[in-house]
Amino acid sequence: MKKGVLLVNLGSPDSPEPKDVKKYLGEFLMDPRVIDVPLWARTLLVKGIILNTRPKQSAEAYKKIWWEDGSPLIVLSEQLQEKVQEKVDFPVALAMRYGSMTIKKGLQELVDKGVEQVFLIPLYPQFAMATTETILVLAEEVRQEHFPNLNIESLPAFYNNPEYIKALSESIKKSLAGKTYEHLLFSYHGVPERHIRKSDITNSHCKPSDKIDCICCKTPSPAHEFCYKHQCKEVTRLVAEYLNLEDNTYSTSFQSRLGFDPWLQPYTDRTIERLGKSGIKNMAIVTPAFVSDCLETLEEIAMEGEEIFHEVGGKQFTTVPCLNTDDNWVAFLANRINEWSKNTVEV
Ligand SMILES: C=CC1=C(C)c2cc3[nH]c(cc4nc(cc5[nH]c(cc1n2)c(C)c5CCC(=O)O)C(CCC(=O)O)=C4C)c(C)c3C=C
Ligand SMILES: [Fe+2]
Ligand SMILES: [Fe+2]
Repeated sequence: MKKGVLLVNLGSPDSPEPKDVKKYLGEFLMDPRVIDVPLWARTLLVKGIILNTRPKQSAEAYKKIWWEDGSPLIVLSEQLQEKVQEKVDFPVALAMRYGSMTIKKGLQELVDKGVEQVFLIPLYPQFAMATTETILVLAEEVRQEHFPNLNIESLPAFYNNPEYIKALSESIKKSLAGKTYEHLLFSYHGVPERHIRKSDITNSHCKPSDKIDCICCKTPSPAHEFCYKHQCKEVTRLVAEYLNLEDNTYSTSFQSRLGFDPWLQPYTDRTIERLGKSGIKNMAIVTPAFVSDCLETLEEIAMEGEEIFHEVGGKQFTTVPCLNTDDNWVAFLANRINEWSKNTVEV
């Protein structure tokens, strides 16, 4: 049976114009795994409130980071696809969860090449309901409706895979070589705390009181397979171990919160402010929830984050690029694909 690979990332608007940003945000935020409230409440919130103001504001932000070839997230994902394709013998397609490069088009491209067995790779190191889960659910719906004979398997979250940790750590080491920094902040995309509880397969894992130094995330539990918070903290711990970082010279925070519900804490913007106010003059920041640079890293961190740091007296603010098309990262993906191919039983 012919095999193929589908890489799936989040997606971006078609252009940084408010009408395209509105269309994209409408699809994204109406996903019940992103804004997980009943349909009537989501419709009221998204269509009645958020889409009336946010698209204009987000379009301004997108304009600051947009490249000649398009959205950085899309351009970098396409470059990644090309590099992975050079390393494996099967067709590699690329799709996005939201926007024009749909999962249906990605699967169709593979089917048109005769593919019958697909290895789907959500481009997220950590599992979250709003990322990995929504991709897998939609891919299965599309399969059932349009490609019932297709067999799809997927790569689980790879946050603690030693090869991934090595790729991430080496990329941090390379980009910070020769730079002075007193603190390295690991900033992950946030999610509402409620999402963590919903993904808890044991129903008793995350304690709401464990806001910052989370004991539950350090205690072995089957819940960790789906605990975004645990998986983020593990990435920080494993990278710190690999790079031999001294205690108190690094920490974890969560960015990009939206709305008024409590999200994972501590928040990145407040952490940057606190670090600057505490006398740290040089800091570096890495964003391991994103494998491709995007709005959230290029604008929210590299521009807004730096501004906050300077406002409170900070001097040097160094942003570590995402893995993007890093050779070790490409090799990691190619190795997972070849491993899958070797272990896949022909159906
Ligand atoms: C309730 C809202 C959101 C949740 C939950 C959420 C989770 C989540 N998102 C990413 C990765 C990305 N998000 C990006 C942009 C973005 N995210 C939200 C909202 C939620 N994300 C919004 C409204 C936006 C759009 C921009 C804005 O208006 O601020 C992006 C960048 C996309 C790009 O085009 O560059 C990424 C990537 C993760 C990993 C995650 C949960 C773990
Ligand atoms: Fe997001
Ligand atoms: Fe936890």
